[in-house]
Amino acid sequence: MAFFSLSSFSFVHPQLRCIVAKMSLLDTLLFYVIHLVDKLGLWHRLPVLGGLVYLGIRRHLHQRYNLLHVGGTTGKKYDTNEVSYRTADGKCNHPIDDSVGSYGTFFGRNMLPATSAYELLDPHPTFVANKLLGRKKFIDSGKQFNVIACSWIQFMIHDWIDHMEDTQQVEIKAPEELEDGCPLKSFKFFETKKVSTGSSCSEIGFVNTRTPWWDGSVIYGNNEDGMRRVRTFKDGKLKIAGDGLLEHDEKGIPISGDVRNYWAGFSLLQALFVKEHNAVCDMLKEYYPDLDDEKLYRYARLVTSAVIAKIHTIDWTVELLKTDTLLAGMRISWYGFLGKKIKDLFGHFAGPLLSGLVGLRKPRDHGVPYSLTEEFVSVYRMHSLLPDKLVLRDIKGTTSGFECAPVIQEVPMVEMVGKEGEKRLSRLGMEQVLVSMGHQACGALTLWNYPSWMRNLVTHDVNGEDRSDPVDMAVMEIYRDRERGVARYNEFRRNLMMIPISKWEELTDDEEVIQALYEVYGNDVEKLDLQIGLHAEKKIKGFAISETAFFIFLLIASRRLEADRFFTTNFNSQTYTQKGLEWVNKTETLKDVLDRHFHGLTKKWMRCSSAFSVWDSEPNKTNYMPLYLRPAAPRI
Ligand code: HEM
Repeated sequence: MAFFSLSSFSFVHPQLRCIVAKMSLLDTLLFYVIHLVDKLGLWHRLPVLGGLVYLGIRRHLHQRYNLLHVGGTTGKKYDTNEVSYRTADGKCNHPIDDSVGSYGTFFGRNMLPATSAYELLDPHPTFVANKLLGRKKFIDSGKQFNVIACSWIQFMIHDWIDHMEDTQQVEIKAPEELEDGCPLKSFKFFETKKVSTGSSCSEIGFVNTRTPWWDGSVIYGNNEDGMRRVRTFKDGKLKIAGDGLLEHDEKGIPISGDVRNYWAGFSLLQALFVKEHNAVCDMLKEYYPDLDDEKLYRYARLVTSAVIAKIHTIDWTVELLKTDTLLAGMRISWYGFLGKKIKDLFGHFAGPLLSGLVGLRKPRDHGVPYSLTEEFVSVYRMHSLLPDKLVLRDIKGTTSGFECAPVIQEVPMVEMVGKEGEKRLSRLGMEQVLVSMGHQACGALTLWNYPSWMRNLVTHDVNGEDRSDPVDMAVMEIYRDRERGVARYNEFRRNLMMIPISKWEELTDDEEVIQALYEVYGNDVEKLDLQIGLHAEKKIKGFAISETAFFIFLLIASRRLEADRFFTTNFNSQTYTQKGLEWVNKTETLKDVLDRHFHGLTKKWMRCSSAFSVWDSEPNKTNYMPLYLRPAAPRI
């Protein structure tokens, strides 16, 4: 009764009252705090400390109300001391259930499946894609994010998530009146495989064919076969070609942990981290000459996966969400409020807030076994980051002092994909492609920016082989979210305790967008597809993604670290070796990894502070104001 009267306070948005009604008294009060701040549109305008408090409360509420487990936990207990390494299929990470987070387990959910009764083809996905997604003219993301940053997130996606497909095909046919504007009038693709779950929150579920842990499976594979394919079985090392790029099999397909929908930028990052792995092996062998191949491999995998996770957390993400509040927030996730110096000196001694998530005594899953979620997949549909062409630079010239290398050619992206892309990458070499991608801005996550070449795309199967039926990815992505029961935009926001929109003007102030939304959805804001809402939403200054996507991210980014035994209980010298742990602790950024493997490259070509910003842009200005005391400010 007490809860009811609290939740019915008239200032709570009517559509959120039923969510509040399920909350405990304390959580209700916490919800009031963030709801008030949301109503004022204030959190990102608060000084850094205020913003952090808001995000801390929000994350707590999402951990309580937005984690749903799908499927059972049928795993077994095992000896955690015996299995103190990352296994090939992601088993044996959760301390008391060996199956959690392993290959072939269910995607979880952050909210119940969509309750709206709209049909799968309402409105027709081709109509939505033609009217709202198709790229008219390439819109870039300014100096904030480059093509390495875009490849990086694909590199991460291929570490974490992919849906198992059914053998049944679906065909999407464009309605006759739309045929002219469609790259493909009809196309076929495989349905997502539906599996019954036995759980009440969702009777059917979908299976993840990549291990969702942050375990580097993008280079190590997702199971025993994948792992065997990439290893040399000598000194712990992985296979790499003489030119520093990936080796290829007799069909020309790269030999790596994941080869689906590969392109030059993606396979270049795989090769870079194979080099990193092999360099860790060399270092370990020097300090610990008695270690055999298996032990060297295991330690080097732990170290390399942690380096990847760290770069993502304190380098990539702070460029994606370029504000002081997020810079502080991401560093707190890794090092804690007391910061790197204190953690390096005294270790993890003071709990998650003060000493960070990494190194926690026990993993924390908030009572819900770890998995990545359907909603997480949806908010990471970011193909608009991809440009139309890769702008190649000449790095052989005599330019000096961070000058922008001259452009020599613009290669259509389709020619950088698959086997053809691999051949071109090998002709150009790693350094030229790296410098070129570093100098090129990636696409902005906004409407009318979906790459045209992806609307007639030859996709790959799990073995990296070309499929015979090209697809229109823009259309397919709208279909996929609906097929998997992901809530549409407004329901999605409500479930995330965000204020829903009641008219298009609350989503955007762009008149042209409002007109197009009206043409597709009429006045029915409930019908708005999630993808369209995420791309249309007014962005927070400094954020490359929408606020709605960010709140899923806020929950999941910390979960990937805190739920993982190898970032918590076992993030220690016993599990990683002393020298291995030092390697992780000394590596802060992608630039550090590039400097290790390409001597002088960033010194010559990179002017900016992060390897994920456009390389000829200004470095970050020194700010003498302590980070936690700063007012709200974007860092661009
Ligand atoms: C040349 C580069 C890329 C190609 C060719 C490519 C292609 C594809 C294809 C064919 C799918 C499967 C679609 C389906 O069956 O539903 C897919 C899924 C996906 N891609 Fe990409 N992609 C590329 C880059 C990226 C980038 C940069 C991102 C950024 C985050 C990204 C994120 C995703 C996500 C989240 C999915 C959904 C995975 C799932 O359903 O489990 N991709 N991509």
